[in-house]
Amino acid sequence: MPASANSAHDPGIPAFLIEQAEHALQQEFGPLERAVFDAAPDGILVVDRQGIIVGANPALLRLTGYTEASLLERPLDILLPESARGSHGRRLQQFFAHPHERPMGRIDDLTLRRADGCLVPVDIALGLGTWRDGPCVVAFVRDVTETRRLTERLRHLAAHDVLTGLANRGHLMLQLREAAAAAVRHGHTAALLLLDLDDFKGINDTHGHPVGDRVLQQVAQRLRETVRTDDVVARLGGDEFAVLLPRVDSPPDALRVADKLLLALGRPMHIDGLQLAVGGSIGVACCPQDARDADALMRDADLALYAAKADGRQQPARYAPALSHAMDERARLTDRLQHALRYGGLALHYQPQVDVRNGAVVGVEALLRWTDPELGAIPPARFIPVAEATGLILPLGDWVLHEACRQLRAWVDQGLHLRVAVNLSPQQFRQPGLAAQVRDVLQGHGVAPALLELEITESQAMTDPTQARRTLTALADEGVTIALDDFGTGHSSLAVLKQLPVQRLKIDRTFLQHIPEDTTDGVLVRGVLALARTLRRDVVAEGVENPAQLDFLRRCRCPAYQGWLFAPALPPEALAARLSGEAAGGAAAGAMGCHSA
Ligand SMILES: Nc1nc2c(ncn2[C@@H]2O[C@H](COP(=O)(O)O[C@H]3[C@@H](O)[C@H](n4cnc5c(=O)[nH]c(N)nc54)O[C@@H]3COP(=O)(O)O)[C@@H](O)[C@H]2O)c(=O)[nH]1
Repeated sequence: MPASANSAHDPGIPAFLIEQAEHALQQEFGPLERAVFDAAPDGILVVDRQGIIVGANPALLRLTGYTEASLLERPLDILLPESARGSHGRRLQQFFAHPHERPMGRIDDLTLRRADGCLVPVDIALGLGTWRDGPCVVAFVRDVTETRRLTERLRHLAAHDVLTGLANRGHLMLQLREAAAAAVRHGHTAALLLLDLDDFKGINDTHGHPVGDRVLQQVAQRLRETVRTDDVVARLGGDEFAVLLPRVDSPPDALRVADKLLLALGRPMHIDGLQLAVGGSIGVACCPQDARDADALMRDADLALYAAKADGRQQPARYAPALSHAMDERARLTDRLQHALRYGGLALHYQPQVDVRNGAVVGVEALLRWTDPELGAIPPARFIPVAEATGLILPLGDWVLHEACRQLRAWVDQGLHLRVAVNLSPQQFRQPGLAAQVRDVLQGHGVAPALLELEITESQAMTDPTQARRTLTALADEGVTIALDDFGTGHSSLAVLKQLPVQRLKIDRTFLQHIPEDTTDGVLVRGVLALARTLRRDVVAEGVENPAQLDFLRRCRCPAYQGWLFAPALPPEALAARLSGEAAGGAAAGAMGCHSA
């Protein structure tokens, strides 16, 4: 009998059995075979055609935890999980009916039951042998616990995002395909929700990537906690997440889930002593109502997400066919805008800012204009949001800064010393090293910093006041002035406002729109003016279109205004002509505030 020579004798085993085994061993094995059998790293198990164990090497005894004596002459069943016993008996009979060899790796879910009842994952190769003139099966048994663990780990890694532990894009797509097919087949609704964090880049830029990573982990946790266990939550990359609801009652239900997710996301996050407000936008597409397969659902949810972001009201948006046209437009504008940045088509126009008392031009606001050879003139309200969404706003903003400084220099050379205000987009404002960049551009064009004003919106300043204060202070240190645009729309905190190095508040044009009829707006404008006087800030009222509005501003002692009443944004030559005309007109047109050298 091929039993192990090294096994300790079990005191409970009758001596005659042990003697029998040792006798058989001497008969069957020469010394070389014995050494190989004992030293084999895999377990070796010999089973006769009745399913009785007739041999086991030391490696198998170690693997199973049995002693040799407690294993030999016992049915193979004791090494099998209970659920496998019946079928295994039949397989054994088939094996003996059609004996064959089987290498390792053919069956991947085999388990062995140890003496202590635990199941060990194993791989088994089969060979044929002869035992007492009959056939026997020789099983080579390998413990694959580590290999299986590693395989499982690799399988998990291939399907999940390392940072958040959520499903990854590949895994989501598999689930989405299944969910879409099931929804179409059974006539229920599946929904895909795509979520994008608002201004996550700002969090990374301001607080660093470790904080950004923690934000993503908390977002993942909140999403997971908000939906059911059957729903799939995935991170698609960066700050993009997806939630698949394989079964909802109707599309409005999917929108309700999206509302809940936005609510969960909106709760302040506390990370490393920081309190962060993290908002997001969600686009929703439903199967089969909006699309009938996974790829189309992805595309539609993405379009809806873009619409939600553009809307900016922290409300989920559902796909609608019209959004496809919007997407086409975005792609077209992006392409043409890149073309304009490379080959031309961009220009700055300048809208005068005027002293209310004497009509003198005290400065101008640079406003970007774009005329495309194929699309014609495109208003900023159409292309700036696209540039913001695609990141093109950074090269565009750079172009504007250079062009404004080039024009400033040209005017100075002509003896015209005009303050030029340039709009900074939120992404530009968050760029590290902005102050140094502005200094370089000013120096490059030989322009005095005092001639340049930078405008940021009130809400830009109030979103992250600490960062805003740091950046604005650095800019002010360079000698440029700062204006708060759209003032009155961004929920300013007085405490914050007091600390910002801002020279000018620009009253948003919506407050001027219904003046003088709307008394509430009138009160608000007076309020801003009183506040500005207290804080010693200058003011420009925007969007002045008629003499009644100007008259109101005069009565409120508003220092300056800007609007179509005086002039729209003009090309530089038209502005220069207008200014020299005004200067020549002298007292009738009001003294010019710009200084001619
Ligand atoms: N980041 C950058 N943003 C820019 C730049 N250039 C423009 N913009 C932003 O685009 C938005 C729309 O700009 P635009 O169409 O140029 O409109 C400006 C004025 O033309 C308009 N305006 C001026 N006077 C009146 C008026 O009497 N009535 C009225 N209804 N509109 C008027 O107001 C816009 C100026 O807005 P603001 O910047 O808030 O002062 C706009 O948000 C621009 O900021 C750029 O270079 N970079």
